[in-house]
Amino acid sequence: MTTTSSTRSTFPADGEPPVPVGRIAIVRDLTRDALGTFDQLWRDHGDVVRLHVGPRPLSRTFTAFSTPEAAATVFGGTTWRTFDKNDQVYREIRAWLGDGLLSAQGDEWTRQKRFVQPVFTHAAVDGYTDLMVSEIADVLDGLGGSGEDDLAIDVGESMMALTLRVVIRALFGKAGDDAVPVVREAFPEVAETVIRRGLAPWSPPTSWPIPRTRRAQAAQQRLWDLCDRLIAERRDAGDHDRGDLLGRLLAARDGSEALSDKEVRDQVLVFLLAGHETTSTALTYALHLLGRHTDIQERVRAEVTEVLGDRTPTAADAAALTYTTACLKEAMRLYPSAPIIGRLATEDTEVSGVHVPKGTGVIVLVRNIHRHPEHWPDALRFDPERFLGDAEKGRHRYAWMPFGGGPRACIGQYFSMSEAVLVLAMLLREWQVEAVDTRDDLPVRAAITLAPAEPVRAHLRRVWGAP
Ligand code: HEM
Repeated sequence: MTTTSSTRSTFPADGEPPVPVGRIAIVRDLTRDALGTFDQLWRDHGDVVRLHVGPRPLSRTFTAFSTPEAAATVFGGTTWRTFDKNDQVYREIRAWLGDGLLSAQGDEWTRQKRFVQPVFTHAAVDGYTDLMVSEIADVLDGLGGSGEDDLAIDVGESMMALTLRVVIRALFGKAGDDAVPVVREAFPEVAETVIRRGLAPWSPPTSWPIPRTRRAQAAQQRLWDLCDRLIAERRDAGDHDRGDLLGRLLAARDGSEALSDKEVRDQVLVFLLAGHETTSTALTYALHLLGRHTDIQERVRAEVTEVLGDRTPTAADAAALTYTTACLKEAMRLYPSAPIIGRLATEDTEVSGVHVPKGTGVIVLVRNIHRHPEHWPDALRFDPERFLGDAEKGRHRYAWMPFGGGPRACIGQYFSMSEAVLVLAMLLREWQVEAVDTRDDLPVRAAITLAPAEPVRAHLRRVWGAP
């Protein structure tokens, strides 16, 4: 696996992007290692490349861009509607997880957004902070529960378990406690199916009796049954609003209209999909990088001690932890949870002077943008100062875009940043993290989100609190 930081901004003068040969080899390369393949293509061809993927007549055409300027055209301004979410990955998300806010389009997206937006305002999210903090504290208590002062952990696994518990607690309150094992077991099966079918040049119809498809359908049914039961229980109890996300979704109104139970289920599934692996990835790499750079970790701990002392954190504390936040942002730059974002062009159009034909795919390579030498000097260095003081002045708006951009940017951005900053603060207050792997740049793979290609291991040594 390779990592580039020496590529220069290169766009073809004639507007015709380079097209690497090999329609079949590229299927194999993308399936095996999509990020490594795009990295190599960037190195070989520069900031734009056109791919014909798969044998004719099944072949699909994509144009992949690695610049913030291209991202601004695809996601922002007045042009974003030209690029819709009808690419194959989004079609599979729709088929397996329903048509919630993440995959909805056109007027249906506008309608859903009116219901969902109030659930994610800063004030609403601050209202879930107590739920988050009590769940984080429970998990941390569990870590040191056997009285040990020195632990060896798989950071990726620990963060995945923690963020799943936090999102389930924020979604369902205490009623979600028995949902954790169901989601933990069923969700990966569905998510893996979405990405496998989303990237394949051809997938068998889901009606065919293929064991893998049947297993994924059974997992999907378990997730639906779980959500339907929790929604019905809450409706029957009559007290919708218990301060969690589910209560707010059930109470949400657009004029006199409410979301149907199926629509609530679709949103809940999307929050589970979009809201746990992503935050887990951000935390995993933040902890690894802080475990490699102990001087920076000490600065975080000093800030946490000053802001929190030994108090239980509140929503206001998350906002006050500015150095901790800068470390998280820098980790998300190097390891963006959504490293590749796709769209489909709805008409013949142009991106950065390159012609994009109607009906072809557009790919924005967020990971390359985040490592682009024109925007990030010494791009591979972990340096939280990039997000402090005036350092961000003059930087392109889309040079850092882990949450996407424009009208379809992540609605859970404030939720996940608050959660992740609180996790870092609470964990580092108690534990010194030492990374086991001495490489700064760890091998990754692209599932629905970026994921470690190998376990990310660390030692935790207690620095505070009773064993
Ligand atoms: C570190 C954590 C997170 C990252 C990096 C992240 C990243 C993203 C990105 C890149 C998009 C845009 C996708 C596109 O343009 O195709 C997005 C959209 C979305 N995210 Fe997140 N996300 C995170 C956490 C969350 C959380 C916690 C939730 C909810 C609980 C959430 C819910 C959503 C939803 C509903 C959308 C669709 C918004 C729309 O289209 O209007 N995300 N996210």
